[in-house]
Amino acid sequence: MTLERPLPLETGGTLPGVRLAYETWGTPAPDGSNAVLVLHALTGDSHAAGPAEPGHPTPGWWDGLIGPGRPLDTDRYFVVVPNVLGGCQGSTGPASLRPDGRRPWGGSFPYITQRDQVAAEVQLADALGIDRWALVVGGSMGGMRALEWAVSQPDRVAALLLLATTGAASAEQIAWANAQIQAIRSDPGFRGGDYYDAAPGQGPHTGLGIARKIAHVTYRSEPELRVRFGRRPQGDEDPFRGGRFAVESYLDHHADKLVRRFDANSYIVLTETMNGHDVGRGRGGMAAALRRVTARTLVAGVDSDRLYPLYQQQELAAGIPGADRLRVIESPAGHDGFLIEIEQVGALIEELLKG
Ligand SMILES: CC(=O)SCCNC(=O)CCNC(=O)[C@H](O)C(C)(C)COP(=O)(O)OP(=O)(O)OC[C@H]1O[C@@H](n2cnc3c(N)ncnc32)[C@H](O)[C@@H]1OP(=O)(O)O
Ligand SMILES: N[C@@H](CCO)C(=O)O
Repeated sequence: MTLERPLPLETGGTLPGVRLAYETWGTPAPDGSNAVLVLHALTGDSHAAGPAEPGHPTPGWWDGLIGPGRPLDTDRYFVVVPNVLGGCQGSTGPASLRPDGRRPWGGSFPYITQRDQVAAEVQLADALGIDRWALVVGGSMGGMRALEWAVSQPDRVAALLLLATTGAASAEQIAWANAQIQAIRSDPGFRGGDYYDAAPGQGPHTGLGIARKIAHVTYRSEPELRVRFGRRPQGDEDPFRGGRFAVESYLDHHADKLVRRFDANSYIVLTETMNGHDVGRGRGGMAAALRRVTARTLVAGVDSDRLYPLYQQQELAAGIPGADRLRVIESPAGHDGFLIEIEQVGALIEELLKG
């Protein structure tokens, strides 16, 4: 849908003609009381559930959680999943046309924040007639927006599930992001972000791929990589004669996959929104901001997450008045555990919705 009003941006100016792509499952109750908002992470999209289909070569990224009889039971709940503002899977982002309709924003897409993204989602909720979400849930970057929703719109969030996320990006998170952004910007194919008319294969694919590799290592754990790959060579390749270790081939694979489905400018824009995330900014600090939350809340982290360590979720659980004790998802998969440990995440959703 196209937002009715131009979107005022936190750093000034407005973004006109904002489109938000979204998918829904289930049926809204007449009073709108059964609506659940699911917010995706950095490279996710609105296709959270459903089988692989044309345009979506893989099943929804939380397919195990959303559907009839599943923790987000679509026989009971109306589940809404928007693609984030700044993204590249249907919502307005750098690949969208500028207001003059002649060329894409490219490198001149405005700097946006998590608060701008949530403000756009508020307009989407208004348009859908949803006054109050029964649950807002998100992991990682999605958790940042879920938290922003609960802080900026406390009356509109009945329950809140925050997974593997933080109240403010840490120095280390910004540092990893810096290397990723630089990898993209230094690719000669990036051309200041104005590469959409480049010949096939001439875009900033190498830079985006390197960014994904850096990120992917931080998304997983050292023990997992050790056990899965160790020092094994890839197939019959010989790392001492120009071949690869298996873990290198694994990273190549994840880089190739992302390059085929994601836009480098969006990667930068969204990474910068995460760097800018600080729920306490202009609100008297983190503790004061968290006290605004009135939702029944669960906060969970992944025990092997080296990117969003448990202390960050502990800070949220301790600071949000309606939060129960911190829950820990047990997984060797590191930060990606919130996408992979479906049974444990499902149990948290069921517990919160029962409450
Ligand atoms: C169109 C779309 O893809 S929509 C997807 C939307 N995006 C999202 O949801 C973002 C969030 N998702 C993700 O980041 C990832 O998909 C995750 C975290 C869920 C993946 O986690 P896992 O299931 O643990 O996958 P894992 O990291 O083990 O990687 C498996 C892949 O590595 C490949 N692989 C494993 N070992 C190797 C190796 N030595 N060399 C090359 N490839 C390898 C596997 O073949 C498999 O490939 P496939 O995904 O193409 O089938
Ligand atoms: N692997 C996930 C996690 C990011 O937090 C993604 O690509 O979106």
